[in-house]
Amino acid sequence: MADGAPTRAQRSSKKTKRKRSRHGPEIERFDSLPWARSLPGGGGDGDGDGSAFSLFIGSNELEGGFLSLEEIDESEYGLDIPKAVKQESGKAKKSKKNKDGNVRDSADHGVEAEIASNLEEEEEEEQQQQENVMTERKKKKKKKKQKKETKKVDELPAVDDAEVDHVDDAEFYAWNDLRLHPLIMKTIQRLGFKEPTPIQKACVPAAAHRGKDVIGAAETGSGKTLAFGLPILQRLLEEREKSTTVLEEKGEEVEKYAPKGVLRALIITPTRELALQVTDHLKEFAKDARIRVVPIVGGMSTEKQERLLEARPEIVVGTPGRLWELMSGGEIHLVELHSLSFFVLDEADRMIEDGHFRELQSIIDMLPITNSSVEETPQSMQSCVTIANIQRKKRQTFVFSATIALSADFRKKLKRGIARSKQSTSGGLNSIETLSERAGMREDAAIIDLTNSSILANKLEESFIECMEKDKDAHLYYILSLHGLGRMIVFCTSIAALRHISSILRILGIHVWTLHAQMQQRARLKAIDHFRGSEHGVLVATDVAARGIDIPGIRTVVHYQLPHSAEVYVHRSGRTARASSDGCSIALISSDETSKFASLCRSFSKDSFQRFPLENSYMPEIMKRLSLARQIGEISRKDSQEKAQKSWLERNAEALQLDVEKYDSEEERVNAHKKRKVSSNKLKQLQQDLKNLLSRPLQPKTFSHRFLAGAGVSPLLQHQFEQIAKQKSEEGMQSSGNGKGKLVVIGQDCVEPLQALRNAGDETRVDVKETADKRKGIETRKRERKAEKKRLHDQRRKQRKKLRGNGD
Ligand SMILES: Nc1ncnc2c1ncn2[C@@H]1O[C@H](COP(=O)(O)OP(=O)(O)OP(=O)(O)O)[C@@H](O)[C@H]1O
Repeated sequence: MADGAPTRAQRSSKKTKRKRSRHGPEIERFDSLPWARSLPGGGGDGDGDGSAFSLFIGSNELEGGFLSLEEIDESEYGLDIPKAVKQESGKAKKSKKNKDGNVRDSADHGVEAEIASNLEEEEEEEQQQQENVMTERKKKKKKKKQKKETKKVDELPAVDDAEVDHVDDAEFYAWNDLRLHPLIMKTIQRLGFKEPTPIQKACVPAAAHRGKDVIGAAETGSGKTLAFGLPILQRLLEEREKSTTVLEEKGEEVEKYAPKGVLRALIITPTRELALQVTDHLKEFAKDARIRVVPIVGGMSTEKQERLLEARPEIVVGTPGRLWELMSGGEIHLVELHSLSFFVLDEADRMIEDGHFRELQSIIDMLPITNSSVEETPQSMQSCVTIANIQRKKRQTFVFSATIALSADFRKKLKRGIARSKQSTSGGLNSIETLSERAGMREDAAIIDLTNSSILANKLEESFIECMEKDKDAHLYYILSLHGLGRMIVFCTSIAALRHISSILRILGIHVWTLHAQMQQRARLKAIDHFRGSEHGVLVATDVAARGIDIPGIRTVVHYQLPHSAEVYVHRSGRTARASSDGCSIALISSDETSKFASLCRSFSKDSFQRFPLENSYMPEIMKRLSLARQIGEISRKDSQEKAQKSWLERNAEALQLDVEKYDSEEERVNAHKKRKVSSNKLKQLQQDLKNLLSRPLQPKTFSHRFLAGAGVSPLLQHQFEQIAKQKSEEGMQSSGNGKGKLVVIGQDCVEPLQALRNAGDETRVDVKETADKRKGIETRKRERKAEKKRLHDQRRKQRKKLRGNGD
């Protein structure tokens, strides 16, 4: 344990811990540091309410994922939390007291009363004994659980040296140049990562071996998490090895001075889901190395997170809001930053978006201003100065994103180099440059920009469907029913749109999961889990899911509404075509959005996009279904609104102890009843009609019953149809010999959107600029015609008026 760090006993009570640590030399020094002034109340009990972030709670506008703090069950998501040591339970104390009370009472009674009392006492004693047994059992169980948890957090699996030796498999030779620690290589082999991705190849040598700061930009899904994660683990492992050697040489006890218990890496991500994902990803690599990684995000109780930090993990991954809440509350593990060796901003450009950087700025202000030299080593660290020397290499800052280069002319600045940029750092962190500089990024930082001019993932095929706003539902349903293979995310910009389409799709029998910022954290994680577990699942999400989420097998991304910025478009689309797989994105574009789409394309230096191939003969049937679904939705919505209104009235009347007279007259009551009945019958009829339509595959308009159409039919059913058809055709040949009455399966293969796009070929490629210009031309002509019409109309009216005046 590091010098000055509290022992387990010291940490048993939060209050005691705070009190003691406040008087400890570390904190006294901490209080005197200039950056401590950024803490509310002098780094003490600031409320740290995260107001800048809570401003976005419940917004129906663009979402960013800085959310309300709700309760989630950590154990469900693999977050190991050491339990707080509790004092003797109040219940046990109480029963003891009751027993004493009874003994005293019995002395005041007569014989009978005494016998009765004795009997009662015996009964109670028996009960007490039973309770004791139960308590004992519970205690044992609890102890066992605590032991298990402590084991999880403190006693990470022992390193199997024998296994470590067998890592230089020829299959993984591509990793050799990176000279990674055998324990890291062991995990790489276990995960089957044959070679480093380009960003990893570029970052690891610079960051891990040359100790550079890094600004990294590479396409979505290109393995950026490991590009900054591997150098962190590598350096921590190297340091551990070096310190062990030095101590062994000096004949010191390794365990005594082992550099455990201080925060070494702080990784900040913009969303909770991303923080949990990064934690899981790093944990995979860290567990063999016995390095602890802990997520600190909103949605968990603060106390539980403080307990999580009591295990003193080396790496913390968190969102700015919760991190700052704990830091400003003086959470010792998060404010003792003297040994912080890595500060990482993942999805950095998201952090500087308006209003999202207040907490981040406060966190950055907490970082030690300069990376202290050995001479500045505090007195308390001198006892293990050898370790301190090893640890006290300069702090490295990593700033990563897929879209850094998209932010205003940053690409040029990247090329010029940070050093020559003269931007002032006195203002807010409103650019990546100021953010990086303020975080302590050194002038010789390695700038690794692997994004191509289009920024979008290499294997992503993009397409669009141009339609009226009101027809977007129909086109989405078309995609889902004809090409609903593989996982798909449908992105909306507003929660209102998300609710609308998820309800329509559910009525149409398509099960979808939803994800937006107004959902409870538990529900959000469950939605992601279910989606991850379903091979052909559909997730309807807002932009809270746009960044970082890494779920294998997402084949299609649909932009139901266009995002407000090119960056968000890139991140949304980047949920597919990840880690060397391909994928496709489909943007549904209404006529109002064409110019926005054209300007999006310009940001990616794209001239042409492919029009997603549509078979219009399916549209009449789709519209029929959709019309029924909309009517059903409308009636159900009215019904539930009425019910909610009614129960609101009833609740309030009940509170005021009033009888609510629902109707003014008997006639009104009867009419209302009739109306309800009619509406309920209509609803049943509509539901039945829709059920009938849904019970058969989607049919094109030219459908002939002689043919068994397979559109919208699952591959399995398709196969069965083909078998029947084959059988029938053989029978037909045998009986008539002319092949008449043959059953033919014409079914459109249920191909996934990417395949449909490829099958369509290049004819569907459209010059987006040309289309936008054409549309602009049409609209201008329309406006001109309208103006001309109005002019003629006014002219005629004036003439009529004149004539009437002359007549008078
Ligand atoms: N060397 C590798 N070989 C194969 N797969 C890898 C390799 N490195 C990482 N991956 C996998 O690639 C996927 C994407 O990685 P990661 O999430 O780090 O991408 P990213 O660049 O951060 O994406 P985004 O910009 O969307 O956040 C993950 O599933 C990860 O396990």
